[in-house]
Amino acid sequence: STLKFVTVLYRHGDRSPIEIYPTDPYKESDWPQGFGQLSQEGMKQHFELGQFLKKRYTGFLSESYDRHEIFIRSTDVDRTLMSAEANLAGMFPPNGSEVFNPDLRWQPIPVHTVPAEKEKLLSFPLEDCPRYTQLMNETEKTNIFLNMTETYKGFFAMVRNKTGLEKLDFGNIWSLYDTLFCEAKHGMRPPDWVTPSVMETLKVLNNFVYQILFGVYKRKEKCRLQGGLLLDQIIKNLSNAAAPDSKQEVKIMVYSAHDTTVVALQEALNVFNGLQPPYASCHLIELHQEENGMFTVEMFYRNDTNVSPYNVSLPGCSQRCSLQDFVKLTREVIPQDRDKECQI
Ligand SMILES: CCCNC(=O)[C@H](O)[C@@H](O)C(=O)O
Repeated sequence: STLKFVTVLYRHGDRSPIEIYPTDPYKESDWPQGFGQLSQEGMKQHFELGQFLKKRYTGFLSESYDRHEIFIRSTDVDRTLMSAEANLAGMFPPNGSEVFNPDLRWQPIPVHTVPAEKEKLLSFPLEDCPRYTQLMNETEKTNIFLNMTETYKGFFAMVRNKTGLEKLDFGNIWSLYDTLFCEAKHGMRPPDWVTPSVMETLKVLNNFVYQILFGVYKRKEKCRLQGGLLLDQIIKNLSNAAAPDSKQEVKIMVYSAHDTTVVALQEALNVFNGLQPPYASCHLIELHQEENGMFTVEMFYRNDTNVSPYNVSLPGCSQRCSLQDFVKLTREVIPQDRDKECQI
């Protein structure tokens, strides 16, 4: 078979926390670039991912950077823009004739974006959809959600007391976990109340938040209003690449985004593993043409740099899924008229 087109979606690299909690011993000034910024660890993670992609697609992409072959789009957020730049530094170090400064093994490559308030492809959950808000309110009335709230009632009370967070619920527990995770990752000793077991419980609650965003209750409808928008665009690109007189020159489309973007897409594909995607984790969608001329879609998820990317197959389809079946099996999460579906 021949590889014809690749879509890459990745989460940005390691960053500083987005915010702190009232009793946090660490402040924004403890972070070299302040809150929400890509760290040097994050830059390295994406440089490595870029090198991985270069190797994986040797023979598919030209040896040197060719602007007709690749298109990169990022959300308009420093950490994703910078992740894409670090990624490209790993993917396309200039060879001979491309070197413009002998002391610099780097060449500029465009990273496209749209203003945050206009971003509808790579930022999820989109907050412009009253029906989605209603679905999230309904989710909070499901037994699963009520059981989680009841089970962890005491834990939430303890954490509220220790953090000084008046309001602490599934709406913001993910942020507390994130802050503690970032601080621990960067060698900042946590307060004594943050024991390994407390961290483990926070991790479970954090993952539950990612699970309910686009799943657990009315997954298909939530996905039609959210990740289905991205999947729709990806399928359009696949179909264009597979068209007989295809005018599509781009061979690889790269999206630089967030953990929630990866989850939104994977829930739409019904392949989400229920865990917050790690830094620089990467979902790959490859379009192949078989000897018999048929087009097939193959997917992989790289969430651990120590092992090869995992095969990911659409439920109801094989690892090499015909494009026809891929389109048919995902149709129910592609919005037909999202504006109408969002109205309540
Ligand atoms: C309000 C902050 C939301 N969080 C983000 O934007 C982060 O980039 C998050 O999506 C991530 O992938 O770390």
